[in-house]
Amino acid sequence: MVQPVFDAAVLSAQSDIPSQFIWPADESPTPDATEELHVPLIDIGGLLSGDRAAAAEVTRLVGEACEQHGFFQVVNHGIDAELLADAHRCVDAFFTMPLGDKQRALRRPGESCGYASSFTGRFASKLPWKETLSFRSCPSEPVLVVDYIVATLGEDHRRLGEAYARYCSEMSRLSLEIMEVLGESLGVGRVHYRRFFEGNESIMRLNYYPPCQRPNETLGTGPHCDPTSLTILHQDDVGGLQVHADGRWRSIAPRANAFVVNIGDTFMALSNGRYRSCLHRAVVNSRVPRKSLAFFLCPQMDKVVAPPGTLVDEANPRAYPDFTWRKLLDFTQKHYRADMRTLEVFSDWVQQQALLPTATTTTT
Ligand SMILES: C=C1C[C@]23C[C@H]1CC[C@H]2[C@]1(C)CCC[C@@](C)(C(=O)O)[C@H]1[C@@H]3C(=O)O
Ligand SMILES: O=C(O)CCC(=O)C(=O)O
Ligand SMILES: [Fe+2]
Repeated sequence: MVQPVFDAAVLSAQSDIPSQFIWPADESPTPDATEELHVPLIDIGGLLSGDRAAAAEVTRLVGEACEQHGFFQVVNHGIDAELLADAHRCVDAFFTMPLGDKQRALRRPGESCGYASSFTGRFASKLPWKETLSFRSCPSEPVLVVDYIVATLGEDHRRLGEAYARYCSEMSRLSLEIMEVLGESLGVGRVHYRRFFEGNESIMRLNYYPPCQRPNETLGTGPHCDPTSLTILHQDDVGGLQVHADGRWRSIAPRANAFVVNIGDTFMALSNGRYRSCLHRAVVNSRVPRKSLAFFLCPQMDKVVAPPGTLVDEANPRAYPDFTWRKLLDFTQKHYRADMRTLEVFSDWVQQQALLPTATTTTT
């Protein structure tokens, strides 16, 4: 069956919403009824300036948050305010283009990059009320972002490409600083995870949530844990990010000068389950569009994901099998819609694959 193509500009003008966007009652949001989750605010600049007392306190706070819900916020991050403002302006400029122009970058089936409008053709139900533009970013390939944006959207979008090339480079720098803090808090030292992610092959995702006339019947992004390693997210001032903690949905209030950081499934495996990749979602509203910029730190595709030996012992046996990020990414793009059980289902899948007889070629 050919999936309908949804145009947010058309959808928002109707009184009802298509049934494919309506989520079951037990998952549908009550966006106004959630209390705030107070997560630690980490002064990352102060931390790395060498103040040992402050460093010990921050390391403790980050460790506590990551053992509970995996979310914290960073301030004094050194990201230029004008670059951040430009990144948000570019999101508005892209997503307010006509659908046909956006579809020049249409995500191809099985790929993680490109433009997706409510995942037409990808999922048949529980469609998220959002549009996204995702692209890869690698510190070792400084022209990757610009080349991709110009090749898919055209020369007149070079400025967007250049703005996001700078943004992703800054995100990669901040990610490695955060990896130092995580390594310290896990007792494996500041360089262990920093070195693991130095050659990262990360994903930048722009989320655009148009206003919805039935905000309590749909979701902007469904309940999930990020399959990636670390997410550095900047939400605009509208609000809508919710984390499932202490058995209920709690909102994380927007802070213009802060980035929301959360552990993903891959880092949960790298910490042998010590740090939690947590369930979260995004709700929409009936009044204004909402935007969020999500930088997903990912290892090189074929690096083996395994925890350091110091985190594995008799009391803490291996929680997950060895795997590569390429295999987990493929799993989420071709076989399984990432949700709150992705790593568990993926681990079983990997172990079953290992039991399959290897394909034997017979020569006749
Ligand atoms: C590796 C990824 C897959 C998704 C984008 C990144 C990290 C988060 C994942 C996602 C947002 C989790 C919820 C479901 C999903 C399909 C979505 O709503 O976009 C996921 C992304 C994806 O598979 O495109
Ligand atoms: O938009 C948000 O606040 C959250 C989006 C998210 O969780 C994601 O893209 O993985
Ligand atoms: Fe997420």
